[in-house]
Formats: sequence, structure tokens, C-alpha cells
Amino acid sequence: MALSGDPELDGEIRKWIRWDKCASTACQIMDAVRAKDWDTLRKRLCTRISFGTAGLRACMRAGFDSMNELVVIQTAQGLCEYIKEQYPDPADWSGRGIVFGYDGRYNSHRFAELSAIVFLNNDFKVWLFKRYVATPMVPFAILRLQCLAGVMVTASHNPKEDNGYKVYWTNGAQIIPPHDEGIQESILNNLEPKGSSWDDSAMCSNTMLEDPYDIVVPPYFDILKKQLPCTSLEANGRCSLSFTYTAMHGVGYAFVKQAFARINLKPFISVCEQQEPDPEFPTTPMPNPEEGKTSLDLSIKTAKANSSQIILANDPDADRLAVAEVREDGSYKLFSGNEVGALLGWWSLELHKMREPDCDVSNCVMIASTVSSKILRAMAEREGFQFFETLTGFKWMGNKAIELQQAGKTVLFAFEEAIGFMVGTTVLDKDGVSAAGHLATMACYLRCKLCMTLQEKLRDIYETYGFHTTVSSYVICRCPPVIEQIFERLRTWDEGKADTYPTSILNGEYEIENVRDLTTGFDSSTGDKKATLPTSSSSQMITFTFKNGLVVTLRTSGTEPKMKYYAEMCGKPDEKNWAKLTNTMNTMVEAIVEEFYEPSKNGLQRRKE
Ligand SMILES: O=P([O-])(O)O[C@H]1O[C@H](COP(=O)(O)O)[C@@H](O)[C@H](O)[C@H]1O
Ligand SMILES: [Mg+2]
Repeated sequence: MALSGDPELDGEIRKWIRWDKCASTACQIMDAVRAKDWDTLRKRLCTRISFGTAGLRACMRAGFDSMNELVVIQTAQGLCEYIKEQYPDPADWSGRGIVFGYDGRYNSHRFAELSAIVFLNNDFKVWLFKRYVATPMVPFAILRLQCLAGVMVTASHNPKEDNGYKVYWTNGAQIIPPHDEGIQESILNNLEPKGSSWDDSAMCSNTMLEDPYDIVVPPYFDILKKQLPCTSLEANGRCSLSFTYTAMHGVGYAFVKQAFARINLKPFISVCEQQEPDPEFPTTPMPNPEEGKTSLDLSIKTAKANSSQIILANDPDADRLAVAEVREDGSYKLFSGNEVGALLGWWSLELHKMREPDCDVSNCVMIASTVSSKILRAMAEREGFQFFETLTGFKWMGNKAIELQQAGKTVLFAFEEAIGFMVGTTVLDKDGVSAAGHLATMACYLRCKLCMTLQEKLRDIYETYGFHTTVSSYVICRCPPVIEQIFERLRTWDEGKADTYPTSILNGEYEIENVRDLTTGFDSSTGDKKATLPTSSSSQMITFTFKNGLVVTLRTSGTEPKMKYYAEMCGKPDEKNWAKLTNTMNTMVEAIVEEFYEPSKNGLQRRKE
């Protein structure tokens, strides 16, 4: 067959045709070849999907840059070889093995099975959940079963066309360097799929294959219960608050239901239409509770119809949690991730003091990502615990928590603005199931013991530690060269000179004091001009600190075609004009987006409010 004439592309096309045993994706490539659609083929075949903020994530279709059976098999092979290198004793492979979980998306189960086959063919013990699970069950299972690694097949809240592969290491946290780089290299060295990879018979009555559900899931809930003092469990049972819960067509329902039962909470009201996993996400094309009102319409309707005061929403793989609470006028206040972080941070400390009244708080730590609110820093300064920040992505926080634990610290809480929360260290990743249990318990405690709503408690936190006002949003850009250009312009601001950044916005009205560029490693505020957080040249991230205190970070998402922006103004406890702080921030953020991202000129799509 005549191909494009470009040797690199033709080589990749031939490989695909030789290797792919999945009829539908093989057909997609053949159709493109017949249509001589070389541009698409080049895009699909000459670049390879790589590890981003949360493992691999891409559209399900043919191509080495996408999620499909061939790419999954290649990834599993590479991962398997890498694990073997790191743990050369075959007794570990067959003894400790690997765990696989999956959500309810199209192909998730299939991708997990194909991965399992690769590992079974390599004499590994494989723990493959027989039914879909909430993402946190995988990192929990690794620790519980002492596995060498684990994988969750999910694309979280992404559109239904996407899927993904979250990879966890032996320590129970998602992979970071050097493992992600090592695995990627190992994938490249093991691209050719073995003939046996599509052979399902490896799964038939194989003693090396086991379902971990009954070994792993009950202890998860036992530990959740143990985290709560008896008084709190009693308050849960007595409290008249009503909760509405949505699983957002994902996997959370069965897990949060069990969490509620185990910690003595009355059953929640479920948003029935979104209760069971549905890969079509029929009632919400953007199944992301972070999107706010647009994705929570049905929850609000259900809560209103049942006079329910609090709404809890998981994302479809149940590692995130959104929270809303009724206002006096009957409308619902949706808390931002930063606000829930403030509340759960306060709760984590409170819980710790309840459990261990004589504890040494100075040995306790809390963690947040650098694009999240610094409210925990303000709390830490006042209460005497320690605060650490990491790069964006829970993989960094999970690994930081382990490092701090190893140094003898007690890790109480970690959170990120993208509604990700880790209360305690049962799971070293964000956990939307335990977060739902803790949030509900905190709400009951506040109601029964302190006669307070969540909104009142939040206000109280700001009065004590200072008001913190934040924006987290994004513009959509599907064209990587445009993103490159935008960030390049910001780095060559002064007539194209390298390493010169903007110095103000709104014609000099607000001046920039410091710039930190985590793509290049530059930081104007440090003695040696080098940033202290790790640098990654493959993703864009610049933080501007203004003289009036506003801190803004611009960065590209590692999971979606978004250019995100995050801003915060931190007030001191005696600063009472909160509305002014918020107004100034909003004005400045609007100007920053206009002047630095230039949405109209660059054809960027603004977020639908
Ligand atoms: O999507 P999830 O729930 O797996 O969450 C994942 O992606 C989020 C968005 O990342 P980005 O800003 O790079 O798109 C991260 O904040 C989060 O830590 C990560 O676990
Ligand atoms: Mg998720």
C-alpha cells in the first residue's frame, strides 16, 4: 500500500498496523491511510502520550498519543519491566504483585484487564478488582496488600471520550520523578506488544489473579471510623442535618453510602439520576463538580425538594469532593476548594486535639499545593503546626506527606484548590470518600456542639486567621503552539529580551514585585534567583507577586486543554474590609487575563459561568 513518503511517519503507520489487534482502532488508522490524511496520522502516531499531573490522560481513539488497547498494553509492559528492574527478586513479583482498579467509563474495565494480562504473563500476582472502585481504594490497597505498585484506570471528571491511567508506586502515592521518567523510558524500550497480550485465557482460573475487594474495602471503613472520637460518632447519630449526595454518574455512591453507615450518619438523599456509573454522563456533559452550578443543577434541585441543608458531590472517580450549603434565602452557597480546604484544615486540627489532648502540635504538619490558598499557612503560624507547599498535583502532596512522616511528623491534612482533600494518611492521595465522611461529621459537630453552619464557621476561621479570597479559573486553548507563544511573550516582555517579565498591569497601576517561573527555574525573590520548588520545562507555570499582596499563578493544565489561573489576596486578621480585597482581586485578575493571555487575539475560549 502506498504510504505518505515520509519515512518516520510511514514507519509508525507500519508499526501500528502490525501491532494493533483491536479491530476498531486498527480500522481508524487504515481509514486515515486510505484517505491520505497524513496530518492526522502524524499527530496521532509521531508523538507519544506521557505522564502529566495525574498519570496518562487522553482521548480514546487510535494513535500513540491517545488512550487505546495498544497504548495500554505498551504502558503495562513498560511499567512491568521497570518494576522488575527496581525489584529484581521474582518472589516480590509473585508475592507482592500489583493492584488494578477501574471506574465506569467506556473501556476502563477492558484496559485494566489487558494490563492484568501483561502482568500475569510476567509471573506477577495480580489483584484486579472485580467491580469498579473509587480511586482511593487503589492507593489504599497498595499499602494494605504491600503491593509493588497500583494502577487506576480513569479519566476522573474529563469528558466521556477520554480515559486515563493513574499509576501509584510501592509507597502508595502517585509516581513522581524519577519513577515517571523511568517508566516512560521503559515503555519506549518495550513498545512491541507480545503476542500473548490480547490472550484473555491468562485470566481463566489463574491462581495468581485475585479480587482484593473483600480484603481491602472493609478495613478502609474501619480506619475511617477509628479516626473519629465517640462523641463525634454520637453527634452524627443525633444530628438532624440532611445531606444530599451525587456520584456524578461515577463510582462514589456505594462507597460514600457505606462511609455514612459506618460512621453513624443517617443515610443521605441520593441524586438518583446520577447514582450509578454511566459512561455517557447523560445528565451532565461536564461531570466536574469543580465547574460549580452548571454541574450541580440536579443536586440543588434534589436538595431543595428534600429540604436538605448540605450537598456533597464527588467527581466520577470519587477522589474529589464539592460542597454546598443552603443560605438563609434558600439558595445554595457552593464552597470553593480553598474554602473547603480551610474548613477541613480546621477540622483536622480539632479532631487531632480531640483524639490526643496532650499532643505536641508543633510536630504536626499540613500541606497544600502552591496554587491553593495559603489559609493553612496563616493557621499554622497562629496554632504552631508546620505548613508545607508543593507543586500542583496530588502526586506531589502524597509524596511530601510520606517524606514528612518518615521524618517523624504527624501529617494531619493536605489539600488543593481543585477540591482535592486528604484527611489523615490512610490514603496518600486525595480521597473524596473519606472527605465526604469528614465533611458531614464536621457539619454535625458544628451544628450540635457549636450551633454553627459551615458558612458561619468559615467566617469564624477568616476572622481568626485573616480573610483569604481566591479565584481559580481557566481559559480553553486547544493549540499548543499558541500556548507556547503566550508564555514566551511573558518571558521576553522587554522588547524580546530573554528573562524579562511584565512589571505591572493596568498601565502601571498595580506593580509586580516578584516573578517565579517554574518552567525555567527563575525566581526573582531568592538570593541566587533560583526557585526552590522543582522545575519542569515540559509544562508552563509562572507566578507573579504584586506589591499590594496579590499572588497570581498562570499555568497549563496537565490533564485538560486548559490554561489555568489562580489568584489570592490574604488579609490580616485586623483587616475587616473583605469586600474591598475581593473587588481589588477581581479587577486585577480580569486585567491579568486580558493583558497576559490576550483571549480575543489568541482565540481562547473563556469559561462559561
Ligand atoms: O482529575 P483528577 O481528579 O484526577 O485530579 C488530577 O488533576 C488535577 C488537575 O490537574 P491539572 O490542573 O494539571 O489539570 C490536579 O489538581 C490533581 O492533583 C490531580 O490528581
Ligand atoms: Mg478525580
